[in-house]
Amino acid sequence: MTSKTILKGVSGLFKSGQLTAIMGPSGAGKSSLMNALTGFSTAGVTGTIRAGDSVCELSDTRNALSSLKAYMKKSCYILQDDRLNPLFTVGELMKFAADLKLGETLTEKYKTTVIREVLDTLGLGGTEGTRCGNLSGGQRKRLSIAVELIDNPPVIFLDEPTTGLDSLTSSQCIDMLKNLARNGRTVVCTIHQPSASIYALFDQVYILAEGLCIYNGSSANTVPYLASVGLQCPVYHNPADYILEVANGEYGNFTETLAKASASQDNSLKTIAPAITANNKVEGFPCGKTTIVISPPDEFYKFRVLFKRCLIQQYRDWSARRVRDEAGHHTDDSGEYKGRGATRL
Ligand SMILES: Nc1ncnc2c1ncn2[C@@H]1O[C@H](COP(=O)(O)OP(=O)(O)OP(=O)(O)O)[C@@H](O)[C@H]1O
Repeated sequence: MTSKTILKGVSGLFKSGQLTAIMGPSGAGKSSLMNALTGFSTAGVTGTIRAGDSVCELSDTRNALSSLKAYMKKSCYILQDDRLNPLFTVGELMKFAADLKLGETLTEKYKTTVIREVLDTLGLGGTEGTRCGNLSGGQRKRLSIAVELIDNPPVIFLDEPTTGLDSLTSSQCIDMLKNLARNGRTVVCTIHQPSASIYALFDQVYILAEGLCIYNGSSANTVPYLASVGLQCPVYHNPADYILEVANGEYGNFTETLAKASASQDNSLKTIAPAITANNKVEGFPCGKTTIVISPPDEFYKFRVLFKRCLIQQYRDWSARRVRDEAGHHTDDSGEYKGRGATRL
C-alpha cells in the first residue's frame, strides 16, 4: 500500500481573542488540518497541539489518547451539516445540550439563564418555541453554534460556517464569530472564497496549498506580503480571490517560494498551537462574572437524557406520519389536497 503525505510539516499559532480563517484551493489539506486540530481524525498524524497549559501529543500511544481527550474537552468542532432534529424546538435542543454538557452540577434555574444568554448572544432570543425545521438557514447555523457554546469552550473550530448562506447572512455569521472571539475565545474556521468584505473581518488567515502553509498573517497584510515576493494583486481585485488564484498556480508555481517566505516570517512557531493566553480569559455565560466548576454528568444521567430525547423523537415522528397519512385521505389521484380549507392558488 502506498502512503501519501497530505500535510507537510505545517505549524502555526491561533491566538485567543482572534478569528482565524483556514483557506486554500480544493485538495490543499484544509479538512485534513481541521480534523487533526480537532482530534476528529488523527490516524497517521504526528505533532503537538498546545492549548493554554495543556499539551496534546498526536500519536497512537495510550498517553497521547488521554491527552487528546483532555484537549478535546477544551474545544468544540461545528461541522458544516448540522444535526439538528427538525421536530424539536430551539428551547428543547438547548435544554438537552445543557443537560448533557452541564449535568446536575447546575440548578435548572441556572441552566435556563445560561440557555437564554447563549441564545441572546447569538441573536436567537425569542425563538425558544420555534421548531428547528422552521428556522432559516442562518438561524440553524447559529443554533448549531449555540448548542456547542453551552459549556463555554475556549477553542471553537467550524467547518465552512457560511456555506449555504447569502452574502448578508454570511457576513452577519462571521461578525458573530468575531464577537465570540473578542470575548477571549480562539475561533478558527475554514472558508471557501470569501468576499473582500468578509475576508477583511478575519484577524488572521492561514492559507494552505499542496499541504504547505503559504501565508499565515493578518488579512490586511495579504497584498503587501504577496508583493514582497513579486506578486502584485491588481487594484480592485479581492485579495482573497487573488491569493487563492496564486495557491491554484494560476500565476506560476509559487508554492515553495511562499511557503519559505511564510516560514521565515515567524520561525519561533514550530507547532500548530491553539493558544489561550492566561491574561485573556474566556468570558463565560452568564456574563462571565462567576467561575463555576462544571463536572461532566455520569453515564447513567446521560443515558436518561438521551432516552427521554429518543422517546419524544419517536412520538413526534409517529404523530407527524399520522397527520401526513390522514391528509393523504383527502387527496385525489394526482396527489392534490382536496380536504377542508384546500384553496387552489
Ligand atoms: N483518507 C485519505 N486517503 C487518501 N487521500 C486522502 C485522504 N484524506 C484526504 N486525502 C487527500 O488529501 C488531499 C487533501 O484533502 P482535504 O480533504 O484535506 O482537502 P481540502 O482542502 O479540505 O479540499 P476541499 O476544499 O475540496 O474539501 C486530497 O488530495 C485528498 O484526496
